[in-house]
Amino acid sequence: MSRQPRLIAVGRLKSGPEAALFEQHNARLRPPFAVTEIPEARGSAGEIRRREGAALLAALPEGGFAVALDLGAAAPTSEALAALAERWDGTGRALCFLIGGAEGLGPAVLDRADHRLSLGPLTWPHFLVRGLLAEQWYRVQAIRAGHPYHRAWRP
Ligand SMILES: C[S@@+](CC[C@H](N)C(=O)[O-])C[C@H]1O[C@@H](n2cnc3c(N)ncnc32)[C@H](O)[C@@H]1O
Repeated sequence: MSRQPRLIAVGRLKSGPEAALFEQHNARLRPPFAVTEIPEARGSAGEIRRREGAALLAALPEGGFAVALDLGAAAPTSEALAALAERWDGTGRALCFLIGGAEGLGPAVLDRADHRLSLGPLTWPHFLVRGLLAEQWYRVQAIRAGHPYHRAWRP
């Protein structure tokens, strides 16, 4: 997991509890996420999804491996996510996670995505999703390294 993953997200995250949650976990990542923020768009819900989607796709590096955070997708276990991470590493492509805004990700982004990842069926605020993803990515690194941060025991 040597290449720096990217996090391309809608919205400007100001200082506060959500930013602190993200920073706390991102600082533990080796390497940490490089964050690109996309301004929130205006208009109808459909226009917002289209405009923000175009900006998200424009921020994707050419050939980037796009993982769209999509609550309608399948939610893996942390161990399954670690296995996916290994597979994604093997592609040699720049790994980019895409997080939508309040109106969600539009079809252009979902169609372009190489993988659609859910963190579970609950809808989370997009600024909180950054922290949740950073924690899970740290957990994935711990699973892959055999680090005791992740305790796999289940009853
Ligand atoms: C407030 S949610 C958008 C809700 C929108 N109605 C939808 O269905 O996508 C903002 C963004 O956070 C991310 N998100 C929220 N909950 C999520 C979950 N459970 N799993 C994965 N991503 C999630 C998605 O990228 C989403 O576009």
